[in-house]
Amino acid sequence: MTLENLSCQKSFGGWHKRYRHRSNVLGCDMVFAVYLPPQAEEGWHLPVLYWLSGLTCTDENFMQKAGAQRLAAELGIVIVAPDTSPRGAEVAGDPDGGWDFGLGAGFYLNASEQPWSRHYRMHDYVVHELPALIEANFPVSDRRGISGHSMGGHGALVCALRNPGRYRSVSAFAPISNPMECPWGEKAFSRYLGEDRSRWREWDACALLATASERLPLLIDQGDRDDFLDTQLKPQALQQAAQAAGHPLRLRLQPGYDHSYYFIASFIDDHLRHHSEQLND
Ligand SMILES: N[C@@H](CCC(=O)N[C@@H](CSC=O)C(=O)NCC(=O)O)C(=O)O
Repeated sequence: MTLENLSCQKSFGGWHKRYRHRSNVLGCDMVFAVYLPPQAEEGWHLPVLYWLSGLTCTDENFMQKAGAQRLAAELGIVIVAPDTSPRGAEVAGDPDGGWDFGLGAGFYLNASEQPWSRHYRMHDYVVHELPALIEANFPVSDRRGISGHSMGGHGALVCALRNPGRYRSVSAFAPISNPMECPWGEKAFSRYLGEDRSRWREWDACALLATASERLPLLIDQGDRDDFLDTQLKPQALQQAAQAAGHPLRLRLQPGYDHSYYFIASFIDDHLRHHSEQLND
């Protein structure tokens, strides 16, 4: 598969690069960003952290705002940031014009309903197709971690919970904890997956925790001044599900922080260290 390099900037001794490629899974061209720390030029096979962004984002938000490159360079972690949905002229968006469904809002699931099922298969893209591409073209190992924010925080939890053995580490910032029970999730799931709510359980982190066969420790940070906390995010649902399942969860409520990348930048180092410990274990 051909990778077209779109840009390249030196950062903390390593390189931030953006690429376009054809995705067979999504049936469209996709752009992703990769941060390659300095160790990538020394022939090492480095671990990779996949970052899943939230609603309205592209590959650019995290790389420009989170400030992850300094510590990733020190720890020798490659970071890959995909887009948040399929894109392009051939891909349908939200017919109602909303920002919380369709383009920029793929929810990291495989849609089963028409017309979404043709392109909206972000789970298979981020779990299988993109890592295969990364592992074939960059000096990386198969030691994978996954993290993300909001829609992407939930996506990271679901990708790890659905694919035991595929990731060594997982964390999330302000995840949509229980999408089956919040407006963002109900809107997306009813359209992507249909009205039968029993089928939504396969894509909901709280439901998946109950039956998980692997118990990767979860690190979650949540700001207590987040405008979406009580209506959309509901971390207590995740806490209850983890407790009921005996799943290790460290949920940190961070006083004064909101939903923005100012919050993510404040705690990204803790998450990178959490991933580094398990990726290098
Ligand atoms: N429509 C609003 C708010 C959109 C928003 O807050 N998006 C978050 C993720 S929300 C959950 O998935 C985000 O990460 N935004 C990008 C950023 O760089 O902050 C709007 O767009 O104004």
